[in-house]
Amino acid sequence: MAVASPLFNTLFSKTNTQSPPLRRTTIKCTTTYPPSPPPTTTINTNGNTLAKYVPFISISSSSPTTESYSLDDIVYRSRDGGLLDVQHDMAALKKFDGQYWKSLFDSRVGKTTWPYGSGVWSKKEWVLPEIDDEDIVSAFEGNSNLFWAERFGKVHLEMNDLWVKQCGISHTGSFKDLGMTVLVSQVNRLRKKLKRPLVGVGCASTGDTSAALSSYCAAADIPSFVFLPANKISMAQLVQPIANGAFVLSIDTDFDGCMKLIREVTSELPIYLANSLNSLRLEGQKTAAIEILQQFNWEVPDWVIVPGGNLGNIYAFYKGFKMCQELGLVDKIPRLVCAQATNANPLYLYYKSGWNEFQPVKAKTTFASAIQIGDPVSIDRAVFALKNSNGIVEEATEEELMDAMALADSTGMFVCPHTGVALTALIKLRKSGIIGPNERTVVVSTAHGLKFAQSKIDYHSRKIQDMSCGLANPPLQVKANFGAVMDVLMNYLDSRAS
Ligand SMILES: Cc1ncc(COP(=O)(O)O)c(C=O)c1O
Ligand SMILES: N[C@@H](CCOP(=O)(O)O)C(=O)O
Repeated sequence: MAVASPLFNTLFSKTNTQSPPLRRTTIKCTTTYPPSPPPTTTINTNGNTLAKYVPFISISSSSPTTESYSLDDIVYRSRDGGLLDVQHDMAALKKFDGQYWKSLFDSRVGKTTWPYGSGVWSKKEWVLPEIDDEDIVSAFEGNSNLFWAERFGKVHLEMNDLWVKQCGISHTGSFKDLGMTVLVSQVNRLRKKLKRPLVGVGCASTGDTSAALSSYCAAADIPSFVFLPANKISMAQLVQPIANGAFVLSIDTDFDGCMKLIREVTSELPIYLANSLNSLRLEGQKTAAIEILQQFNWEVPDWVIVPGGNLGNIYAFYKGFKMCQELGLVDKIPRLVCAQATNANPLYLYYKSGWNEFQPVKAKTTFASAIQIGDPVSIDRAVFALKNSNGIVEEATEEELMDAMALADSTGMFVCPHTGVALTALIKLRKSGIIGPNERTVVVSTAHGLKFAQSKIDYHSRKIQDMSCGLANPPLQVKANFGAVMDVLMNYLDSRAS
């Protein structure tokens, strides 16, 4: 979406003259752990940090690396250029049994106690254990509804136990809030407490990351910088960072091009990178998985289906489930399904090749515009998550995802096209019998349908080229008189009765 007003032209022409050098500092904390409530138990951490960055591969590798970084370091890549991950001190966490953690997390749901009323910060000890509560920037995100999709499941799929995790019913309308509260809180700590010369936080975005970033930054009075692919995001998404006062660049490229640019810019300027390449984000996002278990009273669903684009979220779900298993809250993890749009399906193609060779693709236009990504930064994380959860990758054509969205809406939901992608995967796996009628299945809904109203308008007005829009339900134009209204009503009722 091009932004052409004089105000924005002025903003675009600004250059940032402040670029103090980046410094790396490592701090070590001793923490009283966990904080109240409930009554605290103290873990002696022997002066070690409870969480640190390690190269991603070392999580899976049998030979652990010595490379690690403090979470107060500004680092996004390992020495050899690979991904990082946040590694928690599992030995320290294991000093408490699964029952302890379940009770602790359950005791915090729905309370106003700062910051534990947040679905993310209610799991603070597993997320960012050493941040001071006063540094946290939170909108009490998380605790999203796990919707029983009774009618959709029973009528359309002969399923009894179908659920939709509504991560899009959130502060800025997507699951990105879960990760952004963590990332912006850490930046707040770095700037205000540790006096790091960070001039702000930046991201490339297909819409939702930028909305979350700009909102949390605005709440904490931190400048935010947003790189958006011009004309490729919805109007509702574009207006979010604009309204929240971000410095918004509409760039004549696609998301992958914006991602490349923000990586270059954040390595030159003291702007902190907010995309999920930064593993801090995934620490917040993984709490959605823990929340699902909690909402099922710590019973494990059989399947969880997640729409994938830059592919951080599928790994975040894996990590959340896996931590619960390792720390004794549950005894297994669900099978994960990652769902991609056919027009942006590099993971699907890789999966279909038997994980033989990964090739980025040039992502084509899709109604699921937030996952129009051809070169996902978290490809290695996604593959790891899928291989270790006996996972599956599915894809959805434009017609399939739009029909699935319309079908879900017709049963009372109001989902986004990305959820339509995940629902298509469900429909395919159910039809092929891979997902059984009684298997408990959770579809992750990633954004609010209202952000994508235009796609629904196009569908219901049958305005989409080469798409039959079979479930379109356009409004009827009627004259303003009783007879005309009665006629159309009677026709409608007759057609329903026959
Ligand atoms: C609405 C929505 N759904 C799904 C995704 C995919 O998440 P991920 O990039 O972590 O795979 C994104 C962002 O990419 C998104 O904004
Ligand atoms: N859908 C995303 C794309 C960027 O993903 P990220 O998780 O790496 O920030 C968006 O909303 O921008």
